[in-house]
Amino acid sequence: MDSLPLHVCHVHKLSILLNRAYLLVHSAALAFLIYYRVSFLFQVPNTRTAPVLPWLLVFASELLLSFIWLLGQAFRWRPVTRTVFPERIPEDDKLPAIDVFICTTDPDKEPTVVVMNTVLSAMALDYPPEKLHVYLSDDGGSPLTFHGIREAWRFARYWLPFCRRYGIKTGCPELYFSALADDIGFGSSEFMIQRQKTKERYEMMKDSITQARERCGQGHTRSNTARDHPSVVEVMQDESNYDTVPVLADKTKMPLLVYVSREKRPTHPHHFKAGALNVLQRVSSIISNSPYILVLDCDMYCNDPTSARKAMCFHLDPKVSNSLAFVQFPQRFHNISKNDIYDSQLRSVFSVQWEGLDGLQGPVLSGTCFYMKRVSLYGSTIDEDMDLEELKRSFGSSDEVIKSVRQIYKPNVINDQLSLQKVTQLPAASCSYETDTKWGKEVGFLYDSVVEDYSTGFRLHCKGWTSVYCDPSRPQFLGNGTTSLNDLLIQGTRWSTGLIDVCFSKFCPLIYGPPRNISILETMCYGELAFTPLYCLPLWCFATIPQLCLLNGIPLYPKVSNSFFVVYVFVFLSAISKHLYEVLLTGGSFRTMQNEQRVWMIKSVTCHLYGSLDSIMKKIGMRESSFMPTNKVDDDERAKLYQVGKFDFQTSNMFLLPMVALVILNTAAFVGGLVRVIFVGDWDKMFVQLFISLYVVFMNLPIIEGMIIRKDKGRIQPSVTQLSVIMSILFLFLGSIIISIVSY
Ligand SMILES: O=c1ccn([C@@H]2O[C@H](COP(=O)(O)OP(=O)(O)O[C@H]3O[C@H](CO)[C@@H](O)[C@H](O)[C@H]3O)[C@@H](O)[C@H]2O)c(=O)[nH]1
Ligand SMILES: [Mn+2]
Repeated sequence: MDSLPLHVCHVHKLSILLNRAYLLVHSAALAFLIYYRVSFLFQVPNTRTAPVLPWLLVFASELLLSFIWLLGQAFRWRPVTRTVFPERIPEDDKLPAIDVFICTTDPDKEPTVVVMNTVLSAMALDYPPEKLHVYLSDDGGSPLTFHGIREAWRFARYWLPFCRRYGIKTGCPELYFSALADDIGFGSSEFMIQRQKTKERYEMMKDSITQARERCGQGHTRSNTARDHPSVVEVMQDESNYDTVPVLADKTKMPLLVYVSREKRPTHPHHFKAGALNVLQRVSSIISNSPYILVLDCDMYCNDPTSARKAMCFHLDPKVSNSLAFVQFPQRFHNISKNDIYDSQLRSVFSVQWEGLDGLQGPVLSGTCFYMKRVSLYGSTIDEDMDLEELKRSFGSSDEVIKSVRQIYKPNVINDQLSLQKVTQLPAASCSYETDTKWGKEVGFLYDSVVEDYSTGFRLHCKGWTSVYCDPSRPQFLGNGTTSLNDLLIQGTRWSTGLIDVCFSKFCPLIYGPPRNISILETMCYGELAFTPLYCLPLWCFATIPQLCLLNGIPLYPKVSNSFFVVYVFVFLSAISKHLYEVLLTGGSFRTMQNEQRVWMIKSVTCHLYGSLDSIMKKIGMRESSFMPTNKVDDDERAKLYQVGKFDFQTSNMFLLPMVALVILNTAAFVGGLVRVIFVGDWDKMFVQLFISLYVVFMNLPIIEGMIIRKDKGRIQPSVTQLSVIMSILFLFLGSIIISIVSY
């Protein structure tokens, strides 16, 4: 048994071969394309067919696109997948302890019932209960969440024995009791009775949470205390007058459950989720100090109780564990429709890119669903005889924290009343604890960006740590995907801001990475992700400049009869077919590809642009950083639109105007251009530009439908269309004047 491996890695030889062949051929085509553009600049000025300015803009865009494309090829260099054998890990008494961190912040956007389901599912993990400690961080400091966790604790007394006894896989009660669960269980009458009783208990818990919410009144739950409240740390315990005997009279131990609400004051920056995670790290180091940490977003429940054992297949394998910082599972979502018009499942990230990274130095830290080695967050190696003052400069003044770091502190769970009281007044959860320490700079989760996961993972990889991607066929975790355009774009804007924050800082992957312990290919992948928001530049350019020139009769691309025309056709077809190939290989369809391209276009002209602007404004001090949590409340009407594959255009004008205006502009360019070409007869010169306009329109037909055909609530309001028409006319008018000035 000992000699059997805990996991095996499958290298995808065929994909590697195809990917590298594609890389070679496509690069050659791009080289021809660049040659064509450059040689234009060396032509004698008065023999040129077009003015230099638009030509340069298009060329610069092509260069940027090619550059990002090239970086992205690193994801395709060596894709691998892994199989794990959790049944081969050591006996329970030899397993290391795990602390689970769950973060929530806003009970209005993150319904308490959802959060408690995540808590319960984590408690139901198939792991020795005395080695499992669940911490819930409540950044809102909300009495509702506090009430909720008490109710969850009470219900767990019934839920956990039920799950254990009947081997229930779906640890999330809401899903289990809904018709959707795939492990309803066997049908013995005893089981059915227990199931019914547990279900009633669950309904009681839900009712109690709903009632508490009603008492608070909608919308007042987050009150002003969200930004201003003292710290509360409470370890859940049985009430002495425990009402009834648990249904199953099961005396098995329960995992520890701790509520943590760190102190927040308007005078102190709290650094959002990264700040919350760092407080959890300190608090848990005093209470349980487990060597491994599972981080979960509040809506990301455990969908398979064995994920911890699967992660241990890597963490306990002496061949990989030394340098292994974390085991990342994909984020999967339970509310994805078959059509998935918003690409909410992030297919490319979790099915292509992370597998590619796994064959290099390991996937990017993805915010949630990962098992992390606690010491990897210490920033440097700590040895027992390190100077106390030096440790305090890094980790702050708490003796308990220092002890835990030195691992002198026994990872012994505190369970007597007196010590618990002491724990509730932890300085480690105060808002001023981190002042003049290295928390957030070198220790813990990093504060330099709102994509704390990306930047923390990057710095770990730079130090030579590795990570592993584990993607079993049954999703181990399931969360709430963004299923409305508004949520998608708000989230996308935050991610873009965060990535540009990193991109234009001293930690820019392409500059910071190479001299350190990170491989070149891994650096390229980080670079590709950081540069993603820059897609806004080429996409804005391709959606306006060729169109403007088309209407003014200026050709920017080779004639159909020119041999370089073939190069353009090739680049286009090669890119599309590679994309289609990847989509089909990962279970998608032709429609998936269309959806992804559309979302890419929409995101590029909206959130990538706004995110970049936001980041720049923060740099020059015009804005403060912010973290708008993603909405996790199910809105039936919106969900229905998504389910039937119809866009929900109920979002701010800031997002709508660019999309709509660009589609109108392209329609106008195509129609106007066609009329012009028919009269002038130079279609071979204008063919590519006509095609681009048509392609943009074709890819964005749902927007046209939203403007003209649809009459429901989710359509594009006529006022938005009118404003967009005015903007397009204005652009064409001013653009044409500028073109005529620069032309001659
Ligand atoms: O001040 C804050 C803000 C957020 N959160 C929590 O952070 C988590 C992630 O927030 P969410 O609104 O769900 O953001 P998403 O965009 O859906 O999250 C993705 O992107 C984030 C980075 O922007 C990562 O942290 C997440 O893990 C990743 O799932 C949630 O549990 C929040 O409760 C806090 O605890 N404190
Ligand atoms: Mn989320």
